Amino acid sequence: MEAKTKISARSLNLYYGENHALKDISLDLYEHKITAFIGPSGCGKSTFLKTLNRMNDLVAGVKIDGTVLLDEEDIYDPQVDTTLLRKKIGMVFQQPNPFPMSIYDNVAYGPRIHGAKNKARLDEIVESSLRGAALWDEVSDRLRKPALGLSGGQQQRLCIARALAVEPEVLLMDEPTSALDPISTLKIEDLMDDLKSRYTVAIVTHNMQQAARIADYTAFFLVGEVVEYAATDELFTVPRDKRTEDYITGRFG
Ligand SMILES: Nc1ncnc2c1ncn2[C@@H]1O[C@H](COP(=O)(O)OP(=O)(O)OP(=O)(O)O)[C@@H](O)[C@H]1O
Repeated sequence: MEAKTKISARSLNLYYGENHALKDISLDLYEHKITAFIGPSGCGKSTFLKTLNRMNDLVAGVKIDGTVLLDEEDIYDPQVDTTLLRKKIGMVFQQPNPFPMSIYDNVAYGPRIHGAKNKARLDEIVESSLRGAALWDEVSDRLRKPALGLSGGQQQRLCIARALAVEPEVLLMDEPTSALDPISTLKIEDLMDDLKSRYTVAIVTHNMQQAARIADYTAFFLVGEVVEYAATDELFTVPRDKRTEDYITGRFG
């Protein structure tokens, strides 16, 4: 059965001043699937990821045209509340960035901003989010300790828990393991496989093996364009475009 489209970008162009960083991108993300964006440095992967929850709105001098639909609603409609949009479409960054507060308060932060006050309810959200991020067993006895005392890999899973706590529908991950050691990386890759049963996931990665291991679909970006977008197996075994083939066989980038 064809997977359901969750996010649909259509003829998306983005300019940083004179720099035409995304060129006419049309690409769908499917519900409960992991989609990876690969390509050489500077080709627009992160920029594209950030257009999906309007993080680029925060950059001065950006111009965007085209559409991005979330469940068929245009996220660039001026009526859209970007705080609510980013609650639905959460993001995890390259460097783990826990807030300088306790583990508990990191996870409770988003729900509190969105109005959750009840202690028992917050306890529940914190536990289920930490479980969802495969971190609960490691931190359940030290929830009141500073988050910055955790290892890098634990901090990144905490950031995932923090993103899950506001009950998103989509998770955007910008090179979430590039600052981590191989064991922490594997833990996050295993975790992503669990996450996709509940969320739609998009991940930017420099690491082609990682894309091949975890992603259902992969898009290959080159200087602001999507050269090829296909099921991951297909893209890595029978690339249709010579440029994709050159990239995945290590001939450039
Ligand atoms: N905030 C910004 N202001 C101006 N130009 C930017 C900004 N962010 C990115 N760019 C430019 O947009 C282009 C795409 O950058 P982007 O970071 O999206 O690429 P990338 O594929 O994610 O690269 P990397 O793999 O190195 O992170 C580059 O030319 C970059 O210099």
